[in-house]
Amino acid sequence: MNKDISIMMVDDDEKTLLGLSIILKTKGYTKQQILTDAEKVIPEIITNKPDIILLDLHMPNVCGLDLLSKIKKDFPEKIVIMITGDDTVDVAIKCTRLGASDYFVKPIDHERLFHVIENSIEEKNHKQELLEIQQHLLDNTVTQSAHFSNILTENTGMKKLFKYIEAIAQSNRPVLILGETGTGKELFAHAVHNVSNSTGNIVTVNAAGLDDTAFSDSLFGHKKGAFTGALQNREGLIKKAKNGSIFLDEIGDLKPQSQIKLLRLIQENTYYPLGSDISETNTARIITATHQNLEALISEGSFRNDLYFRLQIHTIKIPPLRERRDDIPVLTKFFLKRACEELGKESPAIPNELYDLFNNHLFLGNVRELEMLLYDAAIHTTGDTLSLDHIKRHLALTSSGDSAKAKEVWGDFVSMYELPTIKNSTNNLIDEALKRCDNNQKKASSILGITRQALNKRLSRRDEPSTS
Ligand SMILES: Nc1ncnc2c1ncn2[C@@H]1O[C@H](COP(=O)(O)OP(=O)(O)OP(=O)(O)O)[C@@H](O)[C@H]1O
Repeated sequence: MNKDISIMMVDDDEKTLLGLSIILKTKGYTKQQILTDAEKVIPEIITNKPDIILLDLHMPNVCGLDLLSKIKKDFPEKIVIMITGDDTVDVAIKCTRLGASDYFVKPIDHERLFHVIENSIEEKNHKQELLEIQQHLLDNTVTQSAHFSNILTENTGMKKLFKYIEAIAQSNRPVLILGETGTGKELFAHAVHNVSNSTGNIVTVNAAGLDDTAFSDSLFGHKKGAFTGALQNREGLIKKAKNGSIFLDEIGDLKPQSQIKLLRLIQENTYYPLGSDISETNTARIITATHQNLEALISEGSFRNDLYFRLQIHTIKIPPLRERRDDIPVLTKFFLKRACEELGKESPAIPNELYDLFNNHLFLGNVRELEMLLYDAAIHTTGDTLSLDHIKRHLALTSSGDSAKAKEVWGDFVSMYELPTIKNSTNNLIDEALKRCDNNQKKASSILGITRQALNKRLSRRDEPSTS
């Protein structure tokens, strides 16, 4: 937590002020200003620019509520916490309505005060960051496109993600990358790291299969003798990622104890190597990724809600390949060319039929599946045109799995609150089929399992009112 903030304390009772000052100093808040004269508050805010003002409600000459209202009007960004001897709901409500962040009754509960100060600062920083991100997103152009050159895409949604990554580049908060397996989460993690222009390296830790000791040891390191077999000091990966990024992949598999340690690391920004009682400071940005649904894991009790809350502040959700089919041609050409170069072959011509096949496939393995399919096809191609035999076999083999997944992807009628009408369903199906075939009605009718004439008839009838 940042203790570099400045706090102004205003009370006509000097004793209360001194007591508060000492308590806040013990917590590390050393930038303080004490005022017993409420009339000086406004000029002192202008001169000293405090972040937080602890304001007594009852002072001579000045009404605390009026002063609160004036501060919030002239300096809306200031955090004002009210302090009073009155324990009445009415006053508390008035204070919060006028913009006070909280309201304390004397004697002050110090622990709650620290908590409120930390939360208010956190909230203020978060709002400021969101404002900067929004500002950045208003401008549509990606300014550091070189950092995204490994992520091939023609898709507008993906390009918006690049823009978002640029917008959060300077934030030191964690970044969570979500996406099905093979969507490119690792590529995105590297892009997040590169765009931030940090001086350190990106270091990857795969949380899958790591028990808590292995996780702590990898991340935090240990001191010689910390456990049997710890024959010498070992530097943790967080230290190796100094001033860079630590990429925690498969975060959904993190064990409960490790989740607590990660939460503490994020909250305090410090950690203890195993066997050491001297804390170290983390300077690496934390990037996490998972293909799992963390909210579902929270519901079943295997993932901590408070950790998720911290991790998800900047979330990048990569769409599956089936939701950005406009990326298939560019990726296909790229992977085929790369495979042929590796195999020392000339790149074969790509038959149009290939895209028809791909456009009807769910690609549950996403980009990785496409990459492997093309590598395999390149191996088995002997002529000038890409052989589709292996691809067709793969698609046929996986299509039974696809149909089970299709239900999950496109929704189960049982879970629908309101069923679509038959007419709407038919129209939607036709639109989707036409979209997948670039409006080629012959191909669309074949996907839909009807003749071209039948498709035509349905198209011409689509705007007629339903009769039954
Ligand atoms: N948009 C893209 N452009 C070029 N290559 C890509 C793209 N997306 C993914 N790839 C490639 O696809 C493969 C899988 O990507 P990556 O390993 O980043 O996926 P992932 O989401 O981390 O998968 P997993 O969850 O299984 O770890 C890699 O070889 C990667 O280079």
